Amino acid sequence: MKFPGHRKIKHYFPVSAPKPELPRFEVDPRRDTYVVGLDQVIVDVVAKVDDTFLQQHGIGKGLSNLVEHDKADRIYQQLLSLGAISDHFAGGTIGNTVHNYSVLADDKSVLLGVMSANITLGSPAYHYLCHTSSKVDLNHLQAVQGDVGRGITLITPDGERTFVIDPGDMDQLTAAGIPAELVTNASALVLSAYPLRASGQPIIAAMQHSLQLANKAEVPVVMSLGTRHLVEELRSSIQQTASQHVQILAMNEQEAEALTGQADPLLAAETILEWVDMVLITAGADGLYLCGYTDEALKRETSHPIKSGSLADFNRYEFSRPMLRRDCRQPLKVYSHIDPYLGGPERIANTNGAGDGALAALLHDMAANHHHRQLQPMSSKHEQPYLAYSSFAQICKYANRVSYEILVQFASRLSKGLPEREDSLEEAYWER
Ligand SMILES: Nc1ncnc2c1ncn2[C@@H]1O[C@H](COP(=O)(O)OP(=O)(O)OP(=O)(O)O)[C@@H](O)[C@H]1O
Ligand SMILES: Nc1nc2c(ncn2[C@@H]2O[C@H](CO)[C@@H](O)[C@H]2O)c(=O)[nH]1
Repeated sequence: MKFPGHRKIKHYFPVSAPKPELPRFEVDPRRDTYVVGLDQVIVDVVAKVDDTFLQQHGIGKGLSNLVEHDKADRIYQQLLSLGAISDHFAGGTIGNTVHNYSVLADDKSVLLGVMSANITLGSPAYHYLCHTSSKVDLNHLQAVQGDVGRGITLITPDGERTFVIDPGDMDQLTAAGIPAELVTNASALVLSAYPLRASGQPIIAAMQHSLQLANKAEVPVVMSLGTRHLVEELRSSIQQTASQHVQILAMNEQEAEALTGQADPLLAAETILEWVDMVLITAGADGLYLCGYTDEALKRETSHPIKSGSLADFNRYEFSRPMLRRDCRQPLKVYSHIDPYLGGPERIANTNGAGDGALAALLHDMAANHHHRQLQPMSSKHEQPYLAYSSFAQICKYANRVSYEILVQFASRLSKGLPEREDSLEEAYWER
């Protein structure tokens, strides 16, 4: 487990203790620190098109359009004949997140989903496996006869991305195949709201089952919302799932507005904190917000400039560490915001997956906390049952930094971790 922050100071985080045995790729739930992701396994097929292509096929721009296999195949064949397909990447919003987590933490994660039983060269399943970190344990994927999902990613000249999702067998994940011990010993269970639109498909029950397992074992559940129209479509079901089963929600500002009716991320966060314990809201060129709870007696005042928006002095206690609301004697809502790292890249290669990257950073910090608590239970860091190792403010910095890394590369998944020590002029970024 790599340490998630404070890169320039010596710390007592036991990261370099020699491993007594040969490393194993398969997660051992009694010994390893890992997060579990449950997702629709999807390969992103990237193609450049113009707007008329979208109109011709009746595809909603900027959305994730779930279509019938025959229609998706017609689109795919047309793109092939036009020579418009540039790449195949492993995708799926949670697949991306656990892959990024494993790259950042240099440690294991588990992906629960489906995989084709018979894989041929060049098939969607083949591309998926080629582009997934070897630290993501794929031993618990369930075999299906058909293909994994295909996410045709249509890029229009304005840089906007539109998905055409051919589900294949991606929704055939069954509850019976969910390995209970893996879920109940995880640092976190992470899933998205996307499977909620697969009504009548086995993945809904698989999702419910894993949520119940995690809730019973008090494993933090993290849910990312996917995309705005999904939230508009499934608002009440998402709200209900969140307040019953989820501790941490992640979304962008449009999804936050669709969920709460509040266009202002701070006001949206204030509402969302009535349902869950922590919320990450990414806001594109406006950076990101991390909001949650701490105990009144444990609050820590920021040394950063105080900010006001729709809430006055909202970041005053952003140096506090996040807690579950129920663990606070006197819960205090804490809000933190950060502008994009270095003001954002000079040239953005791709914004797809920037939010998934930010969430991976938050998961890394949470898993590091879990890991440290196992190794140093008497440490003062664990006098209270904190949700994460770092403060709200520090996690914001880390999440923002990771998003930047995605923005400057073409793919939506990280291909390498962050530098151990930042060499840039902004080296001071990591110092307090
Ligand atoms: N135009 C931009 N300029 C500077 N930084 C940006 C820009 N767009 C995104 N970012 C950075 O990336 C982070 C995440 O971006 P965004 O809010 O677009 O995520 P998202 O819509 O959830 O992405 P996805 O769903 O594709 O993963 C932001 O919090 C910010 O740090
Ligand atoms: N799980 C899931 N991921 C999706 C869906 N639509 C788009 N994505 C993924 O979202 C990612 C970008 O955040 C891409 O890599 C897409 O594969 C969907 O319906 N389900």
